[in-house]
Amino acid sequence: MNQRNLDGNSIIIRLEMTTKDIKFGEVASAISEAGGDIIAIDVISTNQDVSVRDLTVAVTDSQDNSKIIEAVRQLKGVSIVNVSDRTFLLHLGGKIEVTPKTPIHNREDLSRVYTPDVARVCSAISEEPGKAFSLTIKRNTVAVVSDGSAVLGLGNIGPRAAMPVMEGKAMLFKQFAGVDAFPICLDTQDTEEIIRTVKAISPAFGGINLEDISSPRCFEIERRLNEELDIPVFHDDQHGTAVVLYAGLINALKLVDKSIEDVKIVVCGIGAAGVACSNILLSAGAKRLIGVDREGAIIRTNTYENEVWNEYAARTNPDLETGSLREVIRDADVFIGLSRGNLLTREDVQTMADNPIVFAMANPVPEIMPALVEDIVAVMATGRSDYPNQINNVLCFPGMFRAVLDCRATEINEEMKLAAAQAIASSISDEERTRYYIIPSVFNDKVVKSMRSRVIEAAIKTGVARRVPREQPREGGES
Ligand SMILES: NC(=O)C1=CN([C@@H]2O[C@H](COP(=O)(O)OP(=O)(O)OC[C@H]3O[C@@H](n4cnc5c(N)ncnc54)[C@H](O)[C@@H]3O)[C@@H](O)[C@H]2O)C=CC1
Ligand SMILES: CC(=O)C(=O)O
Ligand SMILES: [Mg+2]
Repeated sequence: MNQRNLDGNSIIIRLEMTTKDIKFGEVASAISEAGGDIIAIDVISTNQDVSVRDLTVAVTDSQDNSKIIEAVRQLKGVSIVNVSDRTFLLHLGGKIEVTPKTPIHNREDLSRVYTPDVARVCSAISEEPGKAFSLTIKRNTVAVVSDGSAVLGLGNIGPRAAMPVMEGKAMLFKQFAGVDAFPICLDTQDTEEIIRTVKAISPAFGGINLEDISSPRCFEIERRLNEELDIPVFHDDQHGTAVVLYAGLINALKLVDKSIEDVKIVVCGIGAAGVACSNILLSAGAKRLIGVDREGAIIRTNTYENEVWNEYAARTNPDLETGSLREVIRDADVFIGLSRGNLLTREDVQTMADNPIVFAMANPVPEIMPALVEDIVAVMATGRSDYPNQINNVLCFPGMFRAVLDCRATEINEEMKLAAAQAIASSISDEERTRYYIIPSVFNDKVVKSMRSRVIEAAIKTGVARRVPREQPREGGES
């Protein structure tokens, strides 16, 4: 793996060189010695005396940016005009926008889309509220709601800082499944206030994707909203992650020829994602599953303040193992990390059973970097886009919401999640499956299609679909 891509970070330095004082080779060496790697050079202008160039420089981590800039600044005959970070440039002004579906050219158009004619449409919905699905954006629109309390693995960074992630999710919804999604970051972390607010905004939406809300509040928020709303409410960090994890594990276990009933599974980080991933594995037949959090293994002989952990303990850790991650990982066949970066060591992995499977899914930094253990594990997966086997909920939420919007499901139940996992897993054939290919790429457009039809089938079978849609999705949702 190319080290310079670990943080996926690159900067563009615009510099002005006085040709009599410095040669470009000297600039290149200074950048390289400071840890940078020049990946593109654009000459902006040049004359006998001065040359202005844009250098795109890949850096190992963001701390190297200042080292590189300082090294260039020290050179005689060079002045830095500007430094821009390509990721920040991409975020200028946000990543999404609202675009009208029909142009407004004249007064007639105006009176149709707005007053007075719009009033007839409003009255029709008032008489029959179900018409909101066919006459408004509701049929194809999802709210991506966060309170910024557990953003990726960055922790409680608040609603403003959470926006770039939620905007990113909205882009993915549209790109992969044609779903219009809107980011809504709430300036409250109070459970009741979040529930009240989401209920109050729900008329505009056909589904609610809760995102990056910390545990245990996320469980109560999701449960109550599901009870009190007639559209699906899906906490993606729980169920989206669980669906994709189970899909990946189905294929990884086939590779090592082990069965879910027999393997010892250690789940590290019993928060939103950890609880849901454990639940889906238990429903799929896992018997020897142990959860570990900061205090060590979760065990039913202890009583926890977190009521979710008491219930969790009752269903897991049958052999009552105690101790830290380092102790319980011994002899485990599968490690699933949903906690934070860099807490697993090569030595820990060496104590696992033969052919260990390591899914280090914390973002943005996994529990262990693949390069540290690739030679001693049978299968390695992370949540990141820059390594093989990306186990990330992005493989689930677009297809899942495409399905539930199209069949107007009232909820997303266990059968629908298992159907989604099977759709993802089976998109890789026996011939295609390798240790580097247990999960399809998010760019594999067969995944959303197959998930849509399997999830709709499960929704109809379990009686939560309000309509039977056509085979192929219509652009802009079903009317
Ligand atoms: N790959 C993927 O698709 C997804 C990855 N994640 C990642 O999983 C992690 C957890 O996310 P959430 O469950 O939403 O957060 P959360 O805040 O609900 O749960 C995190 C849990 O990890 C525990 N933890 C923290 N440090 C620990 C340590 N040193 N040892 C053991 N446990 C520790 C916390 O006590 C907490 O219970 C994050 O890094 C997130 O980015 C989450 C959802 C999807
Ligand atoms: C992928 C995701 O949802 C997370 O890391 O929180
Ligand atoms: Mg998340």
